[in-house]
Amino acid sequence: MANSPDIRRQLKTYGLTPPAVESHEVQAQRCLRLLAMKPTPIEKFQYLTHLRATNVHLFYRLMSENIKELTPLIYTPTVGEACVRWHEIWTQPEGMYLSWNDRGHLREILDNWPHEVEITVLTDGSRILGLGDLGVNGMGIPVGKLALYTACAGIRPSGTLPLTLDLGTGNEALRNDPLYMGSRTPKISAAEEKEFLDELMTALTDKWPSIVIQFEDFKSPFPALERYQNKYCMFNDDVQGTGAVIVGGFINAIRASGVPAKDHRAVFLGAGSAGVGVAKQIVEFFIKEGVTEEEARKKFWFVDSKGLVTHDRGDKLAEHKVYFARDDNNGRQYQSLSRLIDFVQPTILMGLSTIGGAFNKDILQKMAKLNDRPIIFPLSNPSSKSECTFDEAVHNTEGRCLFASGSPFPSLEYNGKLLTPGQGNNMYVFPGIGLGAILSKSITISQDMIYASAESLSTALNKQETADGWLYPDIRRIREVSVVVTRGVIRAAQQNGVDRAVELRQMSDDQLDVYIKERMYDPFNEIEKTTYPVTQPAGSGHHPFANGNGVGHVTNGLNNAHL
Ligand SMILES: NC(=O)C1=CN([C@@H]2O[C@H](COP(=O)(O)OP(=O)(O)OC[C@H]3O[C@@H](n4cnc5c(N)ncnc54)[C@H](OP(=O)(O)O)[C@@H]3O)[C@@H](O)[C@H]2O)C=CC1
Ligand SMILES: CC(=O)C(=O)O
Ligand SMILES: [Mg+2]
Repeated sequence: MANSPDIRRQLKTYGLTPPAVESHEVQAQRCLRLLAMKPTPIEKFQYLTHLRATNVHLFYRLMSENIKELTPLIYTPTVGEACVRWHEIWTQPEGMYLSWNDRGHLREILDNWPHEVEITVLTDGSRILGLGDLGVNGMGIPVGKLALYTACAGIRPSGTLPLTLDLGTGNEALRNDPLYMGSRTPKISAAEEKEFLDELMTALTDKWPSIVIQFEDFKSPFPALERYQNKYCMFNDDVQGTGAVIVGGFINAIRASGVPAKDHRAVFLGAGSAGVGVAKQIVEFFIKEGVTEEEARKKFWFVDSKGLVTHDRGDKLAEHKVYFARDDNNGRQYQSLSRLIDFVQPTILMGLSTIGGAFNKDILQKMAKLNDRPIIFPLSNPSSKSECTFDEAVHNTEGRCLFASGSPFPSLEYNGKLLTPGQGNNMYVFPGIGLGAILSKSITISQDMIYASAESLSTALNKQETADGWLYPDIRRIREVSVVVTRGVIRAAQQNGVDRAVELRQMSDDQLDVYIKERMYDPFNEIEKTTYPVTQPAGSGHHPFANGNGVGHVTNGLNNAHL
């Protein structure tokens, strides 16, 4: 509808659309009205999916202007429901699927992807948010995360590859559902997964030598992370991205709590990839604050599905839990989270357990009794799995809690004051980690690059946000924030000598910021960049063969929106 009559004549689409020529603003207005007409979040999700596939620039313009309102619809919490129901609601292909049966041919199959890829997010669907093993239904996560890469850090939609590995699923209900679209076999063994991932990593880097690879929502992420992190430009978002985003908010929370680092004690509900990833990076922060590693490690008490994680509780601990396992409980049996809080008297309570509502009234009130400013981070996703809501945390701590949750909660008024929750979600850092790795042409993603994303995030609040006691910047400023995070990541890559874009080393911070901004995809600028006539190969975000107008032209989301 934005095409002028001349362009329509050139494209031979004259007469095939209504006569009016419409500006972006008018089209965006129609999209928002259409969106408002959809009665449920999942229908809104479907509408936005369709818009992304058919008019990619318009989709990202809409995202830019309404990031706070639209993110919960394309990402957590709605993406959780979309993944659970993916086999029922699926309408069009997005991203790429690689199955266990495809082994031996992975490199060949990658050739079917019609774009040059800068970054991929890949999952095996085995731990989708806190919703368990959803097999190939997990595709919603790579698609959603990569949409945020574009919206938040300006990575070109055509440079992103959502990738779902179909390695079987332990979800019997899905395996028996006639609509399920993955292999109907149990999950392959760890050894088979290793074989498959080894082939995949070789294939991806052979096809796209500079590709950045983000692992997402694997039930057992540690072996792959250990194997690949010093060999490929890769990171695991749940372990490392989550660790970074929580440290970023935590640095501000510690300051606001008024309690020095050395006097904090943390109880973690959940000792999985995210819990341990977060705690390990908090240890790194404590060490930078002058606490010894041994003292820092001892500040954590982890609870998993079997109770307090200790060396002597009788089971063989998973390797990732050993570092934080306690050896000072003197045979005391774990009874409940509430009793543990009495014993530990924590200043910090973190939830990465997938157990919605686990931080009940009793627990929240205990935290309020123990602390002037209790740090309470219920981080499980989606909202239904959050260990408590913002409302519950505020009302049970007399409004004194320092709060961040994984999924968004609305602001609320308490004692005449408007209180706004922080969103401790890795979406604040992974876009900048990925863009930093791409622009610096990093060989690997070092731990210093991850930590730099956390530190940079903690400095990205503006004066008003700081004055209002926020822990994270306003999500509406996410592109500015991503520039700061990206710069920090690039600088750390340079310090570690893993960067190959040596020309960036000489730049001042201001120059580097300009460079980063200039390289960010801006959906509002696409008109100027277009050369006519537009009948180039499909270039829409994630759908390789999108044909947006159904009139037989090689038009697609990208082309429609150009004009
Ligand atoms: N805010 C954010 O940015 C992020 C949030 N997350 C969220 O964190 C959650 C956990 O993710 P992740 O660590 O990767 O998942 P894992 O499956 O690796 O870990 C879950 C942990 O919770 C424990 N657990 C399960 N049930 C209970 C229970 N009843 N009581 C106490 N602990 C329990 C498990 O115990 P056991 O080890 O015994 O099985 C395990 O240690 C998810 O909801 C995810 O969405 C994840 C990444 C980022
Ligand atoms: C946010 C995220 O990565 C998760 O919940 O798994
Ligand atoms: Mg995740």
